[in-house]
Amino acid sequence: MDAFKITGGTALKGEVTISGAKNAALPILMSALLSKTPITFSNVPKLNDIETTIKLLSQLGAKAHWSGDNELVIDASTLDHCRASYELVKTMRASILVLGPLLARFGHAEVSLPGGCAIGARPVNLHIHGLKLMGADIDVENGYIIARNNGRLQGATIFMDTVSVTGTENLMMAAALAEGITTIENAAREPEIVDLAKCLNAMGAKVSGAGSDTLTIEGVAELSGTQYRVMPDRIETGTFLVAAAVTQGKVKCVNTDPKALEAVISKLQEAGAEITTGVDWIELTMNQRPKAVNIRTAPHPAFPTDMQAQFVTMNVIAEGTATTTETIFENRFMHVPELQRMGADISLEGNTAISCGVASLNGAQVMATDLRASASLVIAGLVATSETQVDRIYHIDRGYQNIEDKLQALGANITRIKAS
Ligand SMILES: CC(=O)N[C@H]1[C@@H](OP(=O)(O)OP(=O)(O)OC[C@H]2O[C@@H](n3ccc(=O)[nH]c3=O)[C@H](O)[C@@H]2O)O[C@H](CO)[C@@H](O)[C@@H]1O
Ligand SMILES: C=C(OP(=O)(O)O)C(=O)O
Repeated sequence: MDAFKITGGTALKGEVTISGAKNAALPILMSALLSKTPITFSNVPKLNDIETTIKLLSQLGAKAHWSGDNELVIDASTLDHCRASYELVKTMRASILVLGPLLARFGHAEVSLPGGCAIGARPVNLHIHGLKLMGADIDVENGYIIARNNGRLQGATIFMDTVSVTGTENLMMAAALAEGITTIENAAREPEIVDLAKCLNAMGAKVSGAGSDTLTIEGVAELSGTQYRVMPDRIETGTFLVAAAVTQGKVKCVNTDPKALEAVISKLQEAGAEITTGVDWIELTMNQRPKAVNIRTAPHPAFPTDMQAQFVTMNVIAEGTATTTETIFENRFMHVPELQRMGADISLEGNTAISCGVASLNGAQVMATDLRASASLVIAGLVATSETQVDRIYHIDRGYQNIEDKLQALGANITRIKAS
């Protein structure tokens, strides 16, 4: 397994181009299953999760090919399978996003249950509940969700007990081809939901209310090909901004969207960063040791759980004490023991991490356990006084395009050690 070697101590400086958003691209690429004609997607990030998505769509009979650097064409006219296998679903939970589109288009879908993952149990009961309200007959057999319906799904009023991002996305896609009107109450409001709604509408769907907690989807009989550009990755952006803040550097993120990062920008300002923004860029300058900031994760527009680990790293080297409370996932603090090994003064009490900032971290060999935990350890390595080795970086390759190249261009001393 590949690892990163990082020698800390350099302030990051320069400009970094942000890639398309993983968490927008995944549902958007799955939405191609709803169309009988090809769709061209641009600003698609080159990530392991995108390669897994391409394999999954191919397993279902669709054709996908890169037509440019970050441009992907998907033709689902040839779809002839409706089973998403355990082998693929276990490597990427977002594979569950084929359930709604397959059911809507074929009246039949078999999708492996994703099971738990490192950050929490992550059940999919809300996806299943919503589809049942739309008339689907759903059972779980031998680890697979087996879903069937006769004719078109029927529009329904669905109240989501918990705000779920991919749950909302699955139901939106199913409702796009259903008969009648579907209302999703307590829907997720993340920018990626808005991006999916825009893509579906470009294909001929009638989705309104995206960005609010009530979505209305008027089903249409058919969706067709279009061209769609995926939104910039707000979490990649936030990760580079924290890396710049922690190393007391000056970094401009371009091809991004400041409006999608309000909670993150506000916390960075509270930590002492100077931030300027334009329509599609954010520049951060940090001229002091960061001040510790209290964080509480919650669904958008509150502070995103996908930025929690990176902010924990900032807090452990910041001036002062802080609490970081995780309210979305029950096990998303696996970076904490690794940061302790680097000299962090941090403890856990239930779903809260309490940190007392230390002046510097020591380099160490640490293990990445999930995507954002990996990012937090890389950031810790950038500020540590000696060499850090981050093992198991396959997690980071799921969600960050060329992270070491982008960091090197900003002056970081980071190299990939290839597994022999
Ligand atoms: C591919 C993608 O977009 N992934 C993101 C998505 O994950 P994902 O969509 O899987 O996360 P959810 O929003 O569904 O999860 C939120 C909470 O709801 C719970 N839940 C969810 C569904 C369900 O049927 N039952 C249930 O109880 C989950 O266990 C969790 O505690 O949103 C998360 C929360 O912003 C982000 O961290 C992930 O990066
Ligand atoms: C948790 C994440 O992704 P996924 O839902 O794909 O596991 C993430 O992007 O931080």
